[in-house]
Amino acid sequence: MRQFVFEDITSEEVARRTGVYTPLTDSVRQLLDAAIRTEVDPDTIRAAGELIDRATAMLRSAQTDGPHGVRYTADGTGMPWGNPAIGIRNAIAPPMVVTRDGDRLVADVVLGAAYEGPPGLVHGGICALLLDHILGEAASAMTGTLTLRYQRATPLGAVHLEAEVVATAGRKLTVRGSMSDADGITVTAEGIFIAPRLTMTERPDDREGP
Ligand SMILES: CCCCCCCC(=O)SCCNC(=O)CCNC(=O)[C@H](O)C(C)(C)COP(=O)(O)OP(=O)(O)OC[C@H]1O[C@@H](n2cnc3c(N)ncnc32)[C@H](O)[C@@H]1OP(=O)(O)O
Repeated sequence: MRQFVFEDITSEEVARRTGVYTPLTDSVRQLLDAAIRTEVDPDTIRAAGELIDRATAMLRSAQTDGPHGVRYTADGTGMPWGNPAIGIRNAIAPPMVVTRDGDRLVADVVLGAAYEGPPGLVHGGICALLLDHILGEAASAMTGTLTLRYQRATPLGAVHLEAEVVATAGRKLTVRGSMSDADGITVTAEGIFIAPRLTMTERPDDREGP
């Protein structure tokens, strides 16, 4: 199995790469939204598709064999850049920026047209994705069991997420969290997360194939 991967680069190099990839991902995110909402004529859609295919071919002219992987630098900086919740190279990610507030992790995210399930409302699987991620990050562990209660529908727009470890028993952590909008909680979550026996540090040369 592919493991967490150590990458021997400086924080300056991490910042440089972040500066290169973030605008590209923002552009792709705009493209996703435009593709959903455009009402231009079919010829314009075909022409846009050809331009996008050319851009895709440019990017594919040099690429990794498999997924990005979860990379870490010597000072512990994480680069989970392909992650669908927080990845700076993944346009599917809103992206969610997770910060610490005391014992809790918190995040504020704006969910637009790409996350719609029922009309005007956030898809339940997207709520699960974001809650799974923030609870998992609070635990720094793998999701074992995740239980969600959709208390009321979440309108598209600004949402707030929280997660906090409430109990630890060996490698087993119980984490609670929620998603809310301006009117209060829409989804509550409780999960059992299991810390892996082995956490990281393959050298790039030791990497298994995808
Ligand atoms: C920074 C990180 C951010 C990432 C956030 C994103 C989180 C994710 O999406 S992770 C991906 C989704 N999750 C998965 O794919 C997990 C798949 N399952 C697995 O890999 C394993 O079954 C795993 C790791 C959960 C447990 O395996 P393993 O370490 O062998 O557990 P095991 O030794 O059998 O059991 C340890 C304890 O956990 C309990 N346990 C095991 N599996 C589960 C489970 N699924 N649910 C609840 N409890 C469990 C056992 O009962 C045992 O408890 P106790 O010590 O009280 O007897």
